[in-house]
Amino acid sequence: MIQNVAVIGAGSWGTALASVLAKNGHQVTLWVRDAQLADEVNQTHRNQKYLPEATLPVNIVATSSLEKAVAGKPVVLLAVPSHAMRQVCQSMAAYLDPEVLLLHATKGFELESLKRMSEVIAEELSPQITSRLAVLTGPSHAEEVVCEQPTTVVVSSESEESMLRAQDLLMNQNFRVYTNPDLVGAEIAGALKNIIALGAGMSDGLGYGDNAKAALLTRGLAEISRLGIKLGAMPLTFAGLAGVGDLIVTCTSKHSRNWRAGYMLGQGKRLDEVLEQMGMVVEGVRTTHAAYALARREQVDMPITQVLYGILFEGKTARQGVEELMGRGKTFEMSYLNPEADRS
Ligand SMILES: NC(=O)C1=CN([C@@H]2O[C@H](COP(=O)(O)OP(=O)(O)OC[C@H]3O[C@@H](n4cnc5c(N)ncnc54)[C@H](OP(=O)(O)O)[C@@H]3O)[C@@H](O)[C@H]2O)C=CC1
Ligand SMILES: O=C(CO)COP(=O)(O)O
Repeated sequence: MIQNVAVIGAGSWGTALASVLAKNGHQVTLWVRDAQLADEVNQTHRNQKYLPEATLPVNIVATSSLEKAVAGKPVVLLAVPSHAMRQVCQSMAAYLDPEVLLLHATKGFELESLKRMSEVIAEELSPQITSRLAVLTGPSHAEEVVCEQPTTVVVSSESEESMLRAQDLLMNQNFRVYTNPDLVGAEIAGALKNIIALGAGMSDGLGYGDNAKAALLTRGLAEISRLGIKLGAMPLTFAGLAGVGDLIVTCTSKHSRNWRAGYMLGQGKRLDEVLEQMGMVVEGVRTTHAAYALARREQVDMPITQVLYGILFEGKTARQGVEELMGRGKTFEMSYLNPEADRS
């Protein structure tokens, strides 16, 4: 069924998802924070700032008014950075349709509270929203999605009906949408893989090879699964698109901002310089901070995350980080077979 959909956030991901929805025939209102960029999108059907290569469908109409974007819309898709989620939900709460289907596509935690995005959304809107809330995640760089390259993603929700509605809205010949009822796992896997992508970029920036990258992906997956499971995720979610799928794409793609930021750090640039040069969200930096705090709170061993925290926030060099990881004591690979030996 054709729907009126509001997409909140016109960065690269919101713009690409607006394009998928519009190509599926839906009438899309795109909320663009900057009024000048909203005018530009309406006049040129391009988003020069975030996806300069793409021509956008004409059934995307941009507005800088959050009220105009969401009022009366049966479906709202949030694609803002994690640090903006609470504020954006507060600002749009008064205008939302009481029966709205809410999707979010954000990969991160709220740093201050260490909460997942769906928890932040429910706190700001209403606890009942969880029956009409779904997360979209999986291996999907905006630059490829917007030019209709084959892509697979996953939607998760506590409500089967919401999950199936989200799948119907988004799925097409080039954008294959799976469902997975493990909302907690889908959100956590999507957020935590960005930490490992920073590490993979650093490894490449230091000039290390494929062995090092494979080690980071594999041991990274082990530690992010360990934290996710402790926080209530289903283990198998980490073997799926939200887990290993997204880990592969973010650790290996030239499009990944997390990989690129890591690469520059590996080459010796300072974090503030790197973030300034990126000019786009690098969720892995805040997520490293959040995961470091969560790992301490939950007493989960996350050696790669701990080392990355040291590099990002405590002045450790990337090379010192590698030495630290490689110099750790002897341990057992399959810690789930012997939790007592769990030192990763
Ligand atoms: N890009 C991708 O391929 C994918 C991204 N994601 C996730 O989607 C989320 C959004 O990322 P993405 O679109 O890539 O980010 P971008 O860096 O491309 O764009 C960021 C967007 O967020 C807006 N923004 C920044 N700060 C605020 C704020 N305080 N309040 C409201 N809006 C704000 C920016 O507006 P302005 O220009 O006015 O600053 C801009 O529209 C992230 O969690 C990311 O991990 C998930 C899958 C794929
Ligand atoms: O999540 C993503 C791809 O699935 C986007 O990753 P980056 O934010 O690193 O570009």
